[in-house]
Amino acid sequence: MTETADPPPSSDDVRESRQRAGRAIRDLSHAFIGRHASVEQIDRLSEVLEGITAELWPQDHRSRFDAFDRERDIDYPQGRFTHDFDDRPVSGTASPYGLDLELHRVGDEIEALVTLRSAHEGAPGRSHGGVVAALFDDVFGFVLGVIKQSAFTGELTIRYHAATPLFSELACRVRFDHQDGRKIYLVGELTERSSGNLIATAKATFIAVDPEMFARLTAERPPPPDESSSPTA
Ligand SMILES: CCCCCCCCCCCCCC(=O)SCCNC(=O)CCNC(=O)[C@H](O)C(C)(C)COP(=O)(O)OP(=O)(O)OC[C@H]1O[C@@H](n2cnc3c(N)ncnc32)[C@H](O)[C@@H]1OP(=O)(O)O
Repeated sequence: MTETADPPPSSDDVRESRQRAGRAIRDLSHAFIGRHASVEQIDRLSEVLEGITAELWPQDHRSRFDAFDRERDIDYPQGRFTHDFDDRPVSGTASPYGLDLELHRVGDEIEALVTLRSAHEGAPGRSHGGVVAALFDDVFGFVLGVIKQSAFTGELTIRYHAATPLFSELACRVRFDHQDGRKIYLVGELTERSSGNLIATAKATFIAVDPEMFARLTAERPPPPDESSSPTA
C-alpha cells in the first residue's frame, strides 16, 4: 500500500485547512454559548474535543513568525484586503480568537467590518468591553503596516459612548494622528453601520521599535512548555 506524505506545514493545503478549523472553532464557541444543549450533547462535545486536543499536544511546536516577517513587507492595497498572519488574535483567519473581520484600506485609514456574536457578550445584550479594546488594538496594528513602522502598544484608551450591539455590523475605522519621537499616536472610532451611531472612540500611543527587535525576540523566544494534556485537566 502506498502511503501519501502529509503536505509540509507551510503549504497552502495546511493553511486552508487551518483557516477552516479556526472558523469552525469560532462558530462552535458561539453555538455553545448561544444555544441550549442536552447533557448528552455537551458530554459528546467534550469527548471529541478532549480526544483531538490529546492528539495535538505531542506534535512538534509551531513557529508563526515567518508570517509576521512577511507581514512587515506587505503594502496593503486600497479597498478590501487580506493578510497572511493567520494566527494573529482578532484578525487572524485561523485564530480561535478571531473576530472574522472584513478589512478595507481607505486612503491611509483602515476600516474593519465586524459583527460581534454570542460568545462576545459581556453585560446582557452588549459586547464585553475587552473585546472592543482588543478590536481597536489589532486594527491599529494595520496602520503600523501602512506607515511602515514596527511598534508596540504603549497605551490604549477606549471611551465607550454607547452599548456595543451584538449581531449588528460595526465599522472600526482607525488612522495615524501624529508622531513625537518614538511615540506614534493613533485614533479611531467604532460605529454601528445600520444606524450610524457612535459606539466607541479609541486613542493609542504606540512606541516605535527597531524592526530588528522582532527578529531578536523571535530568535530568543522559548518554545511553549510541553504539556501532555490540557493545562486545565
Ligand atoms: C510594520 C509593522 C507591521 C506589524 C504587523 C503585525 C502586527 C501584529 C499585532 C497587532 C497589534 C497588537 C500590538 C501589540 O499587542 S504589542 C504588545 C503589547 N505591548 C507590549 O508588549 C509593550 C510592552 N512594553 C514595552 O515593551 C516597552 O515598555 C516599550 C518598548 C513600549 C518602551 O520601552 P523602551 O525602553 O523602548 O522605551 P523608553 O523607556 O526608552 O521610552 C521611549 C519613549 O516612549 C515613552 N514610553 C515608553 N513606554 C510608554 C508607554 N507604555 N506608553 C506611552 N509612552 C511610553 C517614553 O516616555 C519615552 O518618551 P520620551 O521621553 O522620549 O518623550
